[in-house]
Amino acid sequence: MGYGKSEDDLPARRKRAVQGLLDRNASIIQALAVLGELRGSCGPSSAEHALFVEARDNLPVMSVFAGAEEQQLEGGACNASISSEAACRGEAGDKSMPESGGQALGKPQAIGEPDNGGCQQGVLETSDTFPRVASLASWGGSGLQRACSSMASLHSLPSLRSWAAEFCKYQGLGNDFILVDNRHQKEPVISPEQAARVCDRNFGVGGDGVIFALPAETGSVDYAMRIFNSDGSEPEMCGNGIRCLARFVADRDGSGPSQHRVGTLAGLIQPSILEDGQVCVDMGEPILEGPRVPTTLPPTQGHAVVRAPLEVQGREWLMTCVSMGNPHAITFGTQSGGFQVADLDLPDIGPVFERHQVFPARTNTEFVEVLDRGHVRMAVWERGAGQTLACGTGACATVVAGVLEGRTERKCRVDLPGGPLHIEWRAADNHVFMTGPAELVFSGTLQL
Ligand SMILES: N[C@@H](CCC[C@H](N)C(=O)O)C(=O)O
Repeated sequence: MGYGKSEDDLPARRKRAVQGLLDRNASIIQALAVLGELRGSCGPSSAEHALFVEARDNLPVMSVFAGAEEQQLEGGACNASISSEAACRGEAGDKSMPESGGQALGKPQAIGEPDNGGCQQGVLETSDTFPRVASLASWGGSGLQRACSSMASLHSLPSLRSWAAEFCKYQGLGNDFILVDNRHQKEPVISPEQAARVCDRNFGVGGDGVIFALPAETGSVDYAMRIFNSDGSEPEMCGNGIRCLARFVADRDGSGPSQHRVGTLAGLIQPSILEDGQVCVDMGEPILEGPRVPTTLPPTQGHAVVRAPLEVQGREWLMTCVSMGNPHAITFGTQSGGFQVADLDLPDIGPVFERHQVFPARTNTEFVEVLDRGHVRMAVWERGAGQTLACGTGACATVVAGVLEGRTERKCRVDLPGGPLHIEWRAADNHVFMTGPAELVFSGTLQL
């Protein structure tokens, strides 16, 4: 688009572009093509811009608002007497043609207001430097078409950031996530508070967390991952989530079976998409030292906390504590014996473990029934997400705990409420491998 072109032919090109836009009954993409032209000529890339296109006496009239200031870009009257907020919302008073010489426009953050009334909205696939969010409103009767858009990248625009974002929903054994391709910028386009709202199963999309593909910060990874739990807290890692993320990135990039190096708060994690669509993840090494899990329960086996007694609701549970980057407390039963997973009331007991004082960073808790040495059944209460259908890091931590307690082999199938995961804690290099599914559920646009 307009970069690198000489200044002198801009008005003509602009006029042609705008006329074409109006002739073709403006689409968002066309509006943005015009914006691209303008951007090369009239504004700093980090500023916020709003573009208004009107047909007046068969002449295209454009107004661009950079910050709180308006710049006239086309001949003729180009002031709008309405606020940009009203324009985007399509409010009643907004439906008349703007008067020339009107009042100053409202603050630009109004562009991003979520309640846009009659506007059509779209979120665009664009490069870093081009407009990301556009809103287009049409007034057939008056012949006015108005486009407003941001010309800045979203991270410099918190207000627009809070407006809309493309997402795909994936699930791994029913552990479901809202995935956002955030590789164009370092900061997630959705805040922890917004993540909590969109994860709500009644008032939002519904999910156990929001996961972002972020740009690689070093050459040793392909991209990075961050995740917000459904309560808005940020864990270090997510096993089912990273399988979903690898599938999401591969689906977007059209890469099929592939190996990924992902930077996480728990270090390098390496998922591979297999020929059959399953995802096998090298989850790295488990952390067993109590303070690093973290737990204040005393070590019982070298530095590790294995079968340490913990009183919860009047019973003494035996806990083994393992970090897979994020903290897990695993129990196979109490001093008086095991349990059947189906008999547990997780919403009652889970939060007590999660917030027990011996877990300073809170904890995920796994309740495990051994079926045989290569096969266990597990239910989970997740930190920050509650009862979920599956937990990948939890399944890995469970097998590590099973080996430490002498209950399972290093290679073990873990049955979760959402289905099975295959786990191997390799003796050769101390790495844990997890294999399981990740499926696209649907995609959409979040209005935040
Ligand atoms: N479901 C995840 C774990 C997500 C993070 C967890 N809730 C935490 O706070 O540590 C998984 O599959 O591992």
